[in-house]
Amino acid sequence: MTKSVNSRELILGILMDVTRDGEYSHIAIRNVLSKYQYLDKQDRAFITRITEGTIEQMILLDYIINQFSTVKVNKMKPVIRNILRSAVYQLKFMDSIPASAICNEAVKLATAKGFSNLKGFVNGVLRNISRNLDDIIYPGEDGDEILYLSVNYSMPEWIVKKWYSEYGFLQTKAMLESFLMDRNTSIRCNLNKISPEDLMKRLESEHVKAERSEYLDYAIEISGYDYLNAVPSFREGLFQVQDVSSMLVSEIAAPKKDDYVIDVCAAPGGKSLHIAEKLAGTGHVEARDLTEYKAGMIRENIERAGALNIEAMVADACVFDKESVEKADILIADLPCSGLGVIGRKTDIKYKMTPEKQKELVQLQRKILGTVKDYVKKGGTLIYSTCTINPEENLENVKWFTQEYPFTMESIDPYICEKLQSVETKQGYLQMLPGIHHGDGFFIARLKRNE
Ligand SMILES: C[S@@+](CC[C@H](N)C(=O)[O-])C[C@H]1O[C@@H](n2cnc3c(N)ncnc32)[C@H](O)[C@@H]1O
Repeated sequence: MTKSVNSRELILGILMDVTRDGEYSHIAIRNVLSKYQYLDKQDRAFITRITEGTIEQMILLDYIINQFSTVKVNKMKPVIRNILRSAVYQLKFMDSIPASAICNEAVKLATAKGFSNLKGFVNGVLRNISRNLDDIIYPGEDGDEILYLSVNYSMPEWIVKKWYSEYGFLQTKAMLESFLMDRNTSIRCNLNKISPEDLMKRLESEHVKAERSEYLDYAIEISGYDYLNAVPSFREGLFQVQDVSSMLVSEIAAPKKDDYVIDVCAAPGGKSLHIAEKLAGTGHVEARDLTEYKAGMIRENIERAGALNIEAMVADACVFDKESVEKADILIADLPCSGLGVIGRKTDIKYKMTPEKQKELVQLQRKILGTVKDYVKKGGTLIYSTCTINPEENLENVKWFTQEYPFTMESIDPYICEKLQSVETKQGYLQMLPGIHHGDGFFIARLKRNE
């Protein structure tokens, strides 16, 4: 078996794990790469690029295949469907591989997987696509706008429809475009160990490209490195990987010296650790999550950061804890959500989320908020955040919460840069939108418990 056939089999295996078995793509890819550690850097990059790309562009790829196949994609054998998808991805997006090689490898793979009876079919569809790739007519902007956005940006129609009605055509298009763009890694400078200026110099000396964020002076975007673990300043704990939108949560929480903070859904600990850093050794952060496994993740990160004013613990945020009543100066409710703001980094979310799941999440968010609200001291602060751009999970939840309970939204303008300030931030919330703002789609509201 040649090396390339091997890689293509591995790619098919990952696509089957993701599309048939519901595995997350980053986990399926990580499992394969760690199982086959002997693969060289080039093969690893090849496998990652094709699997990630095929999953990201799946709706567009299915549209193309359906133009040329009498059997529609959803009626095909799952193995054949995935062989075709990854081959069409290469034909459309990877000029460096000759079309004939892509077709031949796909036919060989179908045979190796026991479908030699479908060799002719795979070959016929792919050669036809390869010959006519430049003449395919895609849904246009001047026709059905939902179909145009769904196919051209590979986003399920129900999500496009939702955003279209909430944000309009242009903003939806900008968000969809931004999800497909290559993104740099956002990092938070560990201010206890180094200044942002010195970290920039260190990164430069390590040949990592680094750029300061326009929103926060300690947020930096990096690129041009192979593995983070190979970057000495990362190994030394001089920075953490964290999106700038997520950093804004702790910035808006604005902890003061000696504050007691409870983070009810804290794993893996990004925001809790950031707050602990801001407390500069004073106060205390209780970083809670549902399971021992999740608490373990937080503990690992606490150890890496070397923070002392923070502890990880297991607690179900849906179960009332009377010991916590009026204990927190600040309560962080960064709750489980549909995650539609981070599709650019976690592409499978768009296929896994459903309208029904989203409704269930709203109920869970309300249940958690209703349970943990009493942990906030009178006059204390509750920060509600999600990494989604779905109004039901965001502003509508906040409106419901302030109607039900004695909390009031407070302006967040004192805590954010001028660029982010708006009528909404003055009212007490910030909705970060991909393609409009720089960073993940994120929602943050600051609420004060009435005296
Ligand atoms: C959005 S993530 C939190 C991210 C985290 N705040 C950070 O910045 O790293 C939501 C977390 O809520 C946790 N979770 C879900 N249901 C929970 C519950 N009933 N009680 C506590 N934690 C829960 C999940 O395990 C998950 O780690």
